[in-house]
Amino acid sequence: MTVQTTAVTYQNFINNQWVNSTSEDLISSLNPANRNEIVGYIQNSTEEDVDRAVEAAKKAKKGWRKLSGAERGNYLYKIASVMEERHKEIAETLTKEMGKTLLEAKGETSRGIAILRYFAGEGMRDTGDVIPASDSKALMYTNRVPLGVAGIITPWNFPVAIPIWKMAPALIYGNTVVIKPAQEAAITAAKIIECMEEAGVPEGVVNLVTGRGSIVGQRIIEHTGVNGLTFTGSNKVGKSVAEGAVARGAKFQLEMGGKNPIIVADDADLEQAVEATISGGLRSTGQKCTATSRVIVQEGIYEQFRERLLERTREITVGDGMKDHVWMGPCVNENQLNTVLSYIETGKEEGATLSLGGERPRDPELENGFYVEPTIFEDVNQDMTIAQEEIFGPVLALMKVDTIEKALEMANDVTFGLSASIFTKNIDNMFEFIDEVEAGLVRVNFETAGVELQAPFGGMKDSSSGSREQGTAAKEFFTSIKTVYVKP
Ligand SMILES: NC(=O)C1=CN([C@@H]2O[C@H](COP(=O)(O)OP(=O)(O)OC[C@H]3O[C@@H](n4cnc5c(N)ncnc54)[C@H](OP(=O)(O)O)[C@@H]3O)[C@@H](O)[C@H]2O)C=CC1
Ligand SMILES: O=C(O)CCC(=O)C(=O)O
Repeated sequence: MTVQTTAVTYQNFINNQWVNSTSEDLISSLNPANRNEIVGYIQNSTEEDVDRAVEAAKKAKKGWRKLSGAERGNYLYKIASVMEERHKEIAETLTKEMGKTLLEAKGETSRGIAILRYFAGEGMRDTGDVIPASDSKALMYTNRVPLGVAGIITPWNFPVAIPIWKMAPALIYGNTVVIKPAQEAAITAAKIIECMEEAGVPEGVVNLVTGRGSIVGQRIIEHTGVNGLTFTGSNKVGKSVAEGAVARGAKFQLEMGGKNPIIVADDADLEQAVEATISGGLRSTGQKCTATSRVIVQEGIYEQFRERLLERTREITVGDGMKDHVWMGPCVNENQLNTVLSYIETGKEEGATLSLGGERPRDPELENGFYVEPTIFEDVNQDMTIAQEEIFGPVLALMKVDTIEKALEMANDVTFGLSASIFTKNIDNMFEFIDEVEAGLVRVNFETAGVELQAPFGGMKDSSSGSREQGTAAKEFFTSIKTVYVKP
């Protein structure tokens, strides 16, 4: 039976109007903790809706760009304040829509607010340099100018943080925005946009179009009115964003998958390494691009580490993220659950030893949710699929090694290069790891997951397009440099 108690319909936001899609068709957003509960309805938008949003963003470009950085910053400060007032509602929506626990959702909402405030401050910082000209009477300087309209395509795993870490820098550097959030996170995105409306952001500066990636996302990629494309999600879609952008000469930025290793050296602090593995690998049900998925353990500590990891993982409570005692929520949707279960089957078929989990929980209370048990494989080797492909679920692959050199070699032997971590007290190991590991985010005695909003974030190899987001790096993508030469 389907429960439709308080399901609200969310519209697109175009030119500061909440409007239906021209399709007059809706998509229902289900609670992954209970597939019978509809969280709300979103618009199943068309190419025409995207065209209208881009037109609005184009019209708003000049007025927004002409404001001072401080004035744009004031809007971001106001959005942050409105979000703070609606913190509880936004966090609860996030949990109901994509399943992460309320504790994590609250943390992410606070992080969104902090990102807004960080970029608000950017409005008062320098936008260029003065460079000595060869002519002593001339003034030569650089100035950063906005790209124009930023097309933003976001995933469901960080429904608040990722849209904000793309929209906030886009806006502060003077761009206008058309955003297409993932269907599973579109209601949370609509609530963020409501905060922007309440903060008085001018007409056309931010536009939201919800619906299917293959229609709405694809139109954003192809639209010649969109000057820059920023994307986070799968490698498959990322590749089509890149191809579409190159085909029409638009600037683009991609953040994609990871297969992040944690190396546990013989001299590691055992408790810290176990806790970091659990938190980095299983929080958010393993649905982070920075999640730990390969645990490479030196043989001297392997048995102790394995035992403690199994013991602590058995204590994890799986269930509806809205409940206080629950540590791990469901997978985001049925597709994702099936993907995770099929990787678990492949792991078994290819000869890895399933040491924990691997099934859907038997608790009848959980039968309508997309749950899977936290899962640990041992005897995993480099050639196995579960050691190479991104699973995006609560699955850890334990690999035993004799030396740190071998551990490093294994850590680098994947196509991804997003995040990597080592637990050791040996300073030589630390620096060797920092120097040699192929990853954009390198952690020593920290978990692989979690990024700081004031620091550049991005990956190497197939994990990104080489660009970086957040912190001061965001400026590189959302602006172009004008070199100005003035002679009296
Ligand atoms: N790096 C990361 O942070 C993330 C990685 N992933 C990886 O991707 C896998 C699949 O997840 P999934 O949600 O399907 O990721 P996708 O890459 O499909 O989705 C990311 C965003 O792209 C949109 N999109 C989908 N197809 C197109 C298209 N043809 N053109 C333009 N935009 C499009 C999606 O829309 P919509 O879904 O609404 O149709 C969503 O907004 C996961 O298992 C995981 O491995 C997933 C999410 C985040
Ligand atoms: O680890 C984080 O906090 C962010 C990770 C991320 O960007 C992602 O999973 O898409």
